[in-house]
Amino acid sequence: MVDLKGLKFSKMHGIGNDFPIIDESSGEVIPEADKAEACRILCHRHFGVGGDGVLFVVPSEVADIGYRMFNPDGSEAEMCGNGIRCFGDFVYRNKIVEKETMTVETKSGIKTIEITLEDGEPILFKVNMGKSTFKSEEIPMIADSEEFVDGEIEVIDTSFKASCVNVGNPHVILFVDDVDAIDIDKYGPAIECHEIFPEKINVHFVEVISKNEGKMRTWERGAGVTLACGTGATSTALAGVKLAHFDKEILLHLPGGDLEFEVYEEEGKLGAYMKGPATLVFNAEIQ
Ligand SMILES: N[C@@H](CCC[C@H](N)C(=O)O)C(=O)O
Repeated sequence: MVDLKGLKFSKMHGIGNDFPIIDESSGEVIPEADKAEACRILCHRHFGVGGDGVLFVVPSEVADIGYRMFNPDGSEAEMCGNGIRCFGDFVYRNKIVEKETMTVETKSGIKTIEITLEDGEPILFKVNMGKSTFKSEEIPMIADSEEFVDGEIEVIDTSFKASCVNVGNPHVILFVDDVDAIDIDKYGPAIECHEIFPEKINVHFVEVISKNEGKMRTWERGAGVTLACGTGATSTALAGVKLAHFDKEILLHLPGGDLEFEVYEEEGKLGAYMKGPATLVFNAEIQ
């Protein structure tokens, strides 16, 4: 078993999506070969710290700072939306990046975080989540249409209307009439591991409240049910605009809190700004 004795980290959450965060900006703290196992141990809710993933601050040659994210099953994700706000708070407060607007290198390209301060304290984080793709081969998924938007997915004993979008990581959005009535433990894992998704997928059930408001619940790839998913909420905003369910300014209610979105179009592709908070829970050192 990996020895984590002496490991310093902070525990943070972004509207209930929670993460230990580890500073590797001035050198590796957990050897690469041990990272997956360390993340499984740290994220365990009974035998570890508990978390929906682990965030790492790493150096970057092309941006102010670099960002990595691992799921509780040890797999590395390309991007994490709630995590990047926590990351922004962590690097600003710890003076790793002393800028209110910073660029961050992720596995899905460079993102920009703008921090709003109140009395010198970071209170709100606006992230340009970048451009998305709806192309089936870029989700990736097995489909005979170029895009899978408002298509039909058959799972267990039912079929759902589904739209797939990649915002750096893959998401399927299922618009339903009553989001609270969905048995997420039954359908979430079955859709996550559906044979049409070779790299698995993050699953979101969404109810449209109005042109500017929606409510969603999530089953995350590599994590299961979470209280919020920032890239999933971004994908929901984008799929909702594409299907004309939403206008371009949207408030989404997630089990752990709310996120705001502004959708834009650039070079024929939809992108979005996400706005929300980040919270430090505690700083710790493993004894
Ligand atoms: N919680 C996240 C997404 C984390 C990664 C995801 N489980 C994946 O495997 O793609 C968020 O807030 O975006």
